[in-house]
Order: sequence, then structure tokens, then C-alpha cells
Amino acid sequence: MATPLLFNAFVMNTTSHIHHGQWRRPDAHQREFNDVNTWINLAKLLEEARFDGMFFADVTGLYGDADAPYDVYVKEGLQIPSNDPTVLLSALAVNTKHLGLALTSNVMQSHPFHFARQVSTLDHISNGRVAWNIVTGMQDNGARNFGLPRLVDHDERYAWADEYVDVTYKLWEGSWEEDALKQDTSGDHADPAKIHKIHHVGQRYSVEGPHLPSPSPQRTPVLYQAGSSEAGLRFAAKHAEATFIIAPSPEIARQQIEKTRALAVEFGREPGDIKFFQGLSFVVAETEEEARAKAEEYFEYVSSDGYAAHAALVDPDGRVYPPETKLKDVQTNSARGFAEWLSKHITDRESLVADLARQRAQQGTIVGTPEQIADALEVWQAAGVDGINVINWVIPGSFEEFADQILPTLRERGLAKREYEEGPLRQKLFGAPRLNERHPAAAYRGAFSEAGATA
Ligand SMILES: Cc1cc2nc3c(=O)[nH]c(=O)nc-3n(C[C@H](O)[C@H](O)[C@H](O)COP(=O)(O)O)c2cc1C
Repeated sequence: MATPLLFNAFVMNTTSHIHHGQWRRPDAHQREFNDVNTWINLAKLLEEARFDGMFFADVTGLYGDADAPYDVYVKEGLQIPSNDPTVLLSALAVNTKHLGLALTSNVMQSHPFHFARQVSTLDHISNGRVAWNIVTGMQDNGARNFGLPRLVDHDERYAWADEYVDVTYKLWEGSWEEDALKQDTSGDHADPAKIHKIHHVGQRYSVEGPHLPSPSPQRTPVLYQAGSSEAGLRFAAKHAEATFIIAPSPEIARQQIEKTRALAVEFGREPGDIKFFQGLSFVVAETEEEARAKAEEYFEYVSSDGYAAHAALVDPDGRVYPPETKLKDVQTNSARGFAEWLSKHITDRESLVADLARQRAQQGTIVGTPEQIADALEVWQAAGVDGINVINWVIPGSFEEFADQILPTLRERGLAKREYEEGPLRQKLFGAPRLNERHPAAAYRGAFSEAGATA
């Protein structure tokens, strides 16, 4: 029997996350993103369908040049307005029992002492179902919202993240010993000898501790990451338990996965310590013809401006290039990359900005019958992918269709599980609620106790 794949819903508390323009469809309830019930109902639907997780992306500001007009983002609903997933997760936690709940938080946006406390609280509220997508930012405007002149240099962002996670690991893993909380009504509430200050002093942070919450079911949340550069891959190899990829083909996914797993081994971890989730969209129907016709309907709603703006194809004044612009006439770094990418697909004419949008909507979309979709997922799994991040066209319709029309066929083939395992998210994914001893955070267990300090 096949190994079941893992499934996350890849969402954001906003209107236009990945597939731009779809919010204009009559069945697009992502327009109701401000209503908490949109997300509670979706979380319940996902749990009913035995999804592993609901994963929330997030940003700290606007895309594009920080000094340029931002009209296009506002007009497209492109990640503005957007709400804070960390706050939203507590509402989802009390309305679900098994679903993993992943939040994205940038190392720049929150002091690690405060952030570690928020996450521990969420892990208590959810009985151990929280995951953290560690991001370092891509937006100058996002950096300016936190007092920086612009985004710090790329590799320096990862050095920052290294220190940031270090502080959180010390608080989550090292500050409280397991049995420190006693609540002995005839004696002490907790044992001071088992609660430790961490005395972190580093380049950016100085944190004395102790951690204020007592240990939560997972202590450290499940750690997600999505870097793709050299520094990003090294960071993932060292810290991540799950990595998000959007590879253009299973073969490229295989290369990326093998490279990251080999690097993880260099960091003293095992290849299976990291799970890989590929982002994909689906259009399903009973026949292939129907599925193709349905896909065409989605593609008609594609917003060229939305995809171009998300891909940073904007002129120096912040205006998106019109759809009919030839990519060779667009002088940005990202345009050069996209032109090269599109030249593999469009060989009989010059590629246009409009082609980019359509290609981005099509690539990474599997169109077909449930059987054809299951066949395609088997190919991704054979390339080393452990799970799929399901990217929606509409909320909740895309997830309803996945649950009702695709999952039954996947289950018949053993490609999707029928029931949840008990226990915290990490237990469900890896068989144990706490980080394994090969992870760098494990080094802080007992490190601040008297015995640890003199060891
Ligand atoms: C599937 C996926 C999801 C991502 N989600 C976010 C996000 O929610 N917020 C964010 O700031 N960056 C997000 N990123 C960007 C990554 O964190 C990272 O900055 C980007 O992939 C570039 O990698 P690099 O920093 O190693 O060059 C995401 C990337 C991918 C591939």
C-alpha cells in the first residue's frame, strides 16, 4: 500500500493571496476574509476531510518599491487588506481538535521573547497543534514598518533569523524543566529550582528569561520554512521540520529535496527529519473535457496586473506593465528570469506580460478527473514530496471539491489517510510530540539548570 501524502490548505487572511483576480468570481467567499466564520467554517471543513494543516501565509507590508505608488496592490486586494494570522489562530484552535494550525511570522515583526510567549499560549490553547513558518521578509516597506531604512541584506536576514530562533529555542526548550509546575495545593505552585533564566546575549537580542508560560504540549512549535537561496536552504536544512516548495516540475522538486536533505545530514540530522510540501492547485471534474472547460473559466478571471505586481513586474513609478508589453522590453531583474522561463513554453513568438499571468495560473495546476489527479500526485510523491499545499481558486469551493471529489480516490489508492493519529501536530507528523535530539534546539534541554551550567 502507498504511503499517504500530507495535505495542507495554503491560505492567507486576505482576499487575493496567490491566484489573483479570482476574488471577482461570484462563488469567491475569500471576499469575506474579515469574517472570522469564513475561517472557522473552512477549518471545520478541512478537519472533516482529514487535512493535516491549515497554513497561513503573512506579510509585514506592501510588495514593490517602498517609495513607489501602491495603487495596484490595493486595487487587486493583493495581500492588502490582510489580518494577523497569530490572532486568528486562537479562534480556529477552539473550533477544531486535530487540524494543524500554522502561522507565518517574520523575525523582524516581533521580539522573540514576546513571540515565544504568544506561540506557547497558542500551543496550550490548541493542545499542541501550532506550527511556525519562519520568514525573513521580502519587502522594503515591510522593513520600514518596523523602523529599518530598508530590508537588511539577504544573508544577513538569515543570520538574524539564526539568532532569533536561538532565543526562542532557549525559552521553549531550556527555561522550564518538565516537572517544574507542581500545583501542590498543600505546598508550592512551582519549583524555582526547575525554572531557569536563559541569559541570552547576542548581536541583536538580550533576553534574561525565564520564559513566562510553562511548557506547552510541543514546547517548540513544528518549524516550517520556505527559503530557496543557498542561505535559505542551509537555514532550512538546520532548522526546518517542513519545507514549502513551489517547484515547476517533479524533477526540479527532486533536486531541491535531495540537496536540502543532504545538507540536513551535514547538520547532524537525518534525511527524513524534514518533510517537503509542494504547492499545487486543482481543477477536477468527472471527465477531462469538463475539467478543461472549468479551468478555462478560472483562467478568464486571471488578473494580469495582479500576477505581474506579485512578481514585481512594475516600472520604476510603481505601475504594472500593460498585459501586451513584451517581456524583453521590461528592464527588471525579475522580468529577465520570467522571460527565460517563458521562452521554454512560448517558442513561436515574443512572450508578453499577459503570458506570465496565464502561465503562472496554469503551471502548478493539475486539471483532470480524480484518477488523473491521483496519477499526477503519485509522480510528485515519487520525486520525494511528502505533502501537498493545496492552493485555492475560491474559498471554500476549491477545498470542498478537493475533499468531496479528489480525496476519496486518493484514499482508495492509499495516498490519503482515513483517520487522524492522536496527539499533538508533531506526534501526527513524526511520531513524537517533541523535537528529536538531533535538532539544534534539543541542545538547550537542561542547559540552564545548575547541572547544565556546570557541565
Ligand atoms: C510556498 C512559499 C510560501 C511562502 N510564504 C511566505 C510568507 O507567508 N511570508 C513571507 O514573508 N515569505 C514567504 N515566502 C518566501 C520565503 O520565506 C523566502 O523568502 C523566499 O522563498 C525566498 O527565499 P530566500 O530568502 O532563501 O531567497 C514563501 C515562499 C514559498 C516558496
